[in-house]
Amino acid sequence: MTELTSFIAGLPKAELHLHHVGSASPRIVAELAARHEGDSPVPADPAALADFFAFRDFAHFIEVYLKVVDLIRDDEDVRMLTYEIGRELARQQVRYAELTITPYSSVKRGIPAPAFCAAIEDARRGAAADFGVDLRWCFDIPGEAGLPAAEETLRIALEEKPDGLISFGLGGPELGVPRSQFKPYFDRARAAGLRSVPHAGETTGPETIWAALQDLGAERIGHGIAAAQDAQLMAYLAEREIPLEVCPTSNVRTRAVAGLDEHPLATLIRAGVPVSINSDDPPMFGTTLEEEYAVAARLLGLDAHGVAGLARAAVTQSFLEPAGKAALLAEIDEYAASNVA
Ligand SMILES: O=c1[nH]cnc2c1ncn2[C@@H]1O[C@H](CO)[C@@H](O)[C@H]1O
Repeated sequence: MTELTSFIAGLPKAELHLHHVGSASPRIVAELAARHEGDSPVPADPAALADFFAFRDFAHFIEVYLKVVDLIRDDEDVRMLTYEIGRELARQQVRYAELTITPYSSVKRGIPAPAFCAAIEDARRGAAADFGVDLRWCFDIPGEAGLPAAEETLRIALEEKPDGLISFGLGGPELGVPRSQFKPYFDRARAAGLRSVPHAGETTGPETIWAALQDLGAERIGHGIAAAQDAQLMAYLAEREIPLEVCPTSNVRTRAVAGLDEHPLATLIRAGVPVSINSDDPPMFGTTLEEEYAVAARLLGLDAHGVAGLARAAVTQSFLEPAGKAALLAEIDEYAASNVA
């Protein structure tokens, strides 16, 4: 392990773009597949999962993702998955994470919304007590399921209102799924005090990001890497300090970019766009948040101070309360002061 990777390993972090089902580790997926032996194409052998998590393109990634969603059959599966995500985050010194959860996909598969929300809240309390990880929820609309999914996601958000719920998002494919159709749902979610964090500019161009800003009141953008194609958009994001939740390896594994050396992260940083570094669906992309920090350090030529700056940026851009932000920023600074030669 190099000096920088060991510095990253111990660095207190925050993660802002992490998907619930996408974070199911090979062990958890194998355990869920074994629970539902025989009626799932998902391999119950963790070693076979690496091949299963190889994607021809983004559409194929979503297809595989939904096969793993099918493994989540009851509230006990939800509770176990969510609690284990807390364990994995603590292993990486993540103190605070905003987890993107898609209640529609599980409720549609027969898990009642109240039981779903009780399970994630049990896990949130357990992760805080057992692992010292503060989990919050973003409820997102699976875009491919369109307006019925938007309606149901908003209804669950407003009627169940789990304690950890802080934001409202939009995931899934962007191609053929215009952001503008979801404006009424984002208007109502924002009116109820939820923060707006839709995906945009992951697999389509800057126009999708403009739409997320203008139609959905986006306060942060999921991915948003297409902003690098539009200097005016980057200037707009920089001036208004609207952050992008960048997930470098995800973009390579879903074929959104050809390779890490073609990733626009450095262009975005040079233009002054606020950026956080995230892992998105780490087991599916064969990565971890620690690894994403190492990738960003390589792409941006960062030393330990620069890497500590990545952690500070994620905390600053988070929806954590001011006192929590101040405490976590102080912890990061203390760690950097004690561990940077
Ligand atoms: O990188 C991603 N981009 C867009 N959607 C994603 C990504 N990772 C996971 N999801 C999830 O895919 C589902 C589609 O129905 C949604 O639940 C979304 O949260």
